[in-house]
Amino acid sequence: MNASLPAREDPGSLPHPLPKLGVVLVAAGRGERLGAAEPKAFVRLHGRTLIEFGIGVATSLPHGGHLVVVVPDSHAVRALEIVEQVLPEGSEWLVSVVPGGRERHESVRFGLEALHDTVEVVLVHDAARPFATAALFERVIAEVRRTGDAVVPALPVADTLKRVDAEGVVHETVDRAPLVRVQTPQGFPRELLAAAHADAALLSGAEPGRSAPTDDAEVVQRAGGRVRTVPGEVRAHKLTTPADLALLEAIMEANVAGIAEGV
Ligand SMILES: Nc1ccn([C@@H]2O[C@H](COP(=O)(O)OP(=O)(O)OP(=O)(O)O)[C@@H](O)[C@H]2O)c(=O)n1
Ligand SMILES: C[C@](O)(CO)[C@H](O)COP(=O)(O)O
Repeated sequence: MNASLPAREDPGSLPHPLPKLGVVLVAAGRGERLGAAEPKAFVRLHGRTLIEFGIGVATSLPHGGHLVVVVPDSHAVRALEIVEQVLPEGSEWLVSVVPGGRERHESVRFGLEALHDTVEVVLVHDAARPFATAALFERVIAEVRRTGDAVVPALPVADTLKRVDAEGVVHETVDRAPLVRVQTPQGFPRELLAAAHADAALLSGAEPGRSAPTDDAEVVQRAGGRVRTVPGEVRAHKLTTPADLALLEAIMEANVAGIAEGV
């Protein structure tokens, strides 16, 4: 394990074989929509912080890899303590903690920059989705390796969709058949994602009618890359507002992965 800040390798502690899989766990958001006293990734569900769940699932993946946990500067020491607690003795995972940026895409870039040189496939995962399963991680990794494309977990849209104006007046019903809701972990060939994130123009919402990308798949798509989907999971729900807390606690209490897994 490497639990330094910023990530620095102690060659004596590098796992063997050297990591080919990288996971960037983005946990540096403030959680303004949740309105908690702590940054969102440090909020607890039944006594465990969100970040603990994310570190736990990533480092449960077989064959090891390099996990980079991106946190607010103010919580770096706390994050290192959590890594020490969660990582089993003898784990094949190299784990680093690095400080995040003001925007999500900046945090992702800092995480990518900290990845070990040998990483070939990278997953970017929101700490705010604590119950994504190892099976979902594996599904995404397998599809990236099979296709060489970017891969995102997706769920169908269950509700009727309407386009409304600023006053909330409905103008039309939108065909939902070609629409999906996407989640994390999102997977990429490392070079594809790193090159896209290095191009500042792709990250800007400055052009008229173009907002800043809200996920990494869109950054890659703007760079001309192909993005595929695999089935997502209902239980990989994101903690965004206080209402999501109740939903996630219910998922945790039910502990019925078989039922809660999506399509
Ligand atoms: N500057 C940021 C912003 C977001 N994130 C991470 O990106 C994930 C998804 O972001 P979101 O749910 O929007 O989190 P927040 O930015 O914390 O939420 P809010 O917009 O309500 O403040 C979260 O795990 C969050 O910690 C991050 O690492 N760095
Ligand atoms: C990355 C993401 O979780 C994929 O669904 C989502 O785009 C984050 O969006 P947010 O508006 O920053 O919460």
